[in-house]
Amino acid sequence: MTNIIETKDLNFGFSPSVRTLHHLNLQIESESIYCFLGPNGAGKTTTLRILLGLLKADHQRISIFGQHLNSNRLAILKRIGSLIEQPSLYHHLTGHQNLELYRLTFRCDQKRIPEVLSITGLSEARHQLVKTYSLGMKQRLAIALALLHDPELLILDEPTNGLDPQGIIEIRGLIKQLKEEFHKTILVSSHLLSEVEKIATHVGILHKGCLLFQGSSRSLMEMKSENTAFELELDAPEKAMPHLENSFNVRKISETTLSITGMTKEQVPVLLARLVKQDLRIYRAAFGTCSLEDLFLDIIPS
Ligand SMILES: Nc1ncnc2c1ncn2[C@@H]1O[C@H](COP(=O)(O)OP(=O)(O)OP(=O)(O)O)[C@@H](O)[C@H]1O
Repeated sequence: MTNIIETKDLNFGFSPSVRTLHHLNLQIESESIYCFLGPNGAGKTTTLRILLGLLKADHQRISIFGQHLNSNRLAILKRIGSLIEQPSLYHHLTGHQNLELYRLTFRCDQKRIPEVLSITGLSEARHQLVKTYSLGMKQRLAIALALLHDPELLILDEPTNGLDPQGIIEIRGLIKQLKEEFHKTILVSSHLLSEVEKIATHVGILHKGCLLFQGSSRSLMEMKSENTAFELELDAPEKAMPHLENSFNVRKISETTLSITGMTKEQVPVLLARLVKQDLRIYRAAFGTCSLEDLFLDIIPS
């Protein structure tokens, strides 16, 4: 697979004394859904803005479609569709009229309007005023605008932010469809680890401007399962502790719940059998969730 985006040792600061991005080496493969993951303030939007030439940086260090961003900016940008922060929509116009305005500005083919309306599921609502659209519909319209010129690469900054669960599901479905059916490469930022499981083929984890992890989402998920705590709810945790502490890393997290880390699936029946033998009543036994913060604790060099 070829890389559509590559940055080599990219640094950036809004002021000379404060560096926001440190030695970024991004590698984003063609036809991947690359989830750029990080908490608020990590530097995701800053990176995306640099890739789109919206912030001045050392563009010599950035290649997109195999070309340096500094010398081929316009040619590169013509092949990218983007949605950064709030979409700029005309709320007093219909969805169709918004698309027509952009189409005229960017001189796209007329046939693209019904195509992008259909892709984004807005064909029926096309003559509705945008001010009557739900947040999810507005977001889909913004993606439709980004798709008008049929770009190969889409850069989306937190497109599910603020949406209700239904809206989130629709945007995720749309992103997957754009890759699978239309072979787009999609770089999408998020602060939710769950987004990776749901849509990403690849992941880059940014923390305080440093890329802590980059690879396939499968390799991240393997790492995540190793870091997921096993939770045990039982009548008397303090009675269970002596039977567990020698073999496992155990911590009491509530009156009735113990959290055990570093445990494999195969060890579950052994552990449960040991506790049942002690006449302990087990109400719940399951692997919990691993948050982005939990993963950071493991990835961040101490
Ligand atoms: N225009 C600016 N001038 C100065 N500092 C900025 C500017 N924009 C962002 N920053 C700072 O750069 C850092 C990275 O911000 P950025 O918006 O890229 O993070 P992010 O990962 O996208 O987080 P969020 O999800 O909150 O937008 C933050 O400390 C932020 O305060």
